[in-house]
Amino acid sequence: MQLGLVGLGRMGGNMRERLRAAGHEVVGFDHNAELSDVASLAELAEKLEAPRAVWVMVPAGVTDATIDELADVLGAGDIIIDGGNSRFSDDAPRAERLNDRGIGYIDVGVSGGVWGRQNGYALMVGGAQEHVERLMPIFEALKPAGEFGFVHAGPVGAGHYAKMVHNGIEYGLMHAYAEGYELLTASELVTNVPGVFKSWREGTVVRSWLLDLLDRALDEDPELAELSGYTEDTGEGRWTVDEAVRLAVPLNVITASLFARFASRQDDSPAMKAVAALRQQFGGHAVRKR
Ligand SMILES: O=C(CO)[C@H](O)[C@H](O)COP(=O)(O)O
Repeated sequence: MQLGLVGLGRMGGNMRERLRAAGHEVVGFDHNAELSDVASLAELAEKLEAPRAVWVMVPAGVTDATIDELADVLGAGDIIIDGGNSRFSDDAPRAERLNDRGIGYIDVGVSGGVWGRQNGYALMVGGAQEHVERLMPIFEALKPAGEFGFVHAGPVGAGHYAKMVHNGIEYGLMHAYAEGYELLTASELVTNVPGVFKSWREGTVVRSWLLDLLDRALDEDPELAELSGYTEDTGEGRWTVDEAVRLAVPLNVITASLFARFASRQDDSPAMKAVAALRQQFGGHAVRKR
């Protein structure tokens, strides 16, 4: 099957390779001319036979602009697929805008990171059944080889919603391993912390791919000495917590792991300074001066 692919960075570039290896014809566009197969979106559209399918894999901030630009060179009967980490609430308005021009829209949450080319990408899909069916050969090629790793989660928006919750869970899981790491490191008894994590990779209740990756990181740098704890986020955790507030769902772990990232960016905590100041005020307790 033919597919247009817009955005050939870490994710899109590897997806192009996986699709080509499965026999699909991929025409890729990227603003970086060294990565791109064509010079423009117009040329990409020309190279594809109608009805076309074009997968957009760009950073969340530029998705709407990219889709609008793309819609100008596509036509009725074509389908646009957004596989980036878009906020689910952007999907319905996007689908409506495209629907006015007869263009279909599918949202796909994609998980697999830089390992997806080799292991496959788990796909969480939102959209109309007829659109999803048309893209099935592409989904089959991208998904992992086994029984799982693909879901048509519901109508437009459901794919990104499922990916948002996946990422919220990811925040919580990572933070639980991280807290275990810190406690083991603080302990007077355990002398081989990387060894403990490695041993957990088989047979334990807590084995997982994230654990495997932590073991890999500890192989490279056993005390994580090369790293600062400063941790960014790109929105998925915040959207998950926003949804939890809207629906009054108690997301204790995920919310705490999001807030831990915010705390990681502070040199000192204004809140804890206030706590120290108050203890000094009411109890005359000692404080540390800067
Ligand atoms: O979707 C992903 C993994 O599943 C991306 O790596 C995403 O960037 C992770 O979210 P954050 O940057 O907020 O940690």
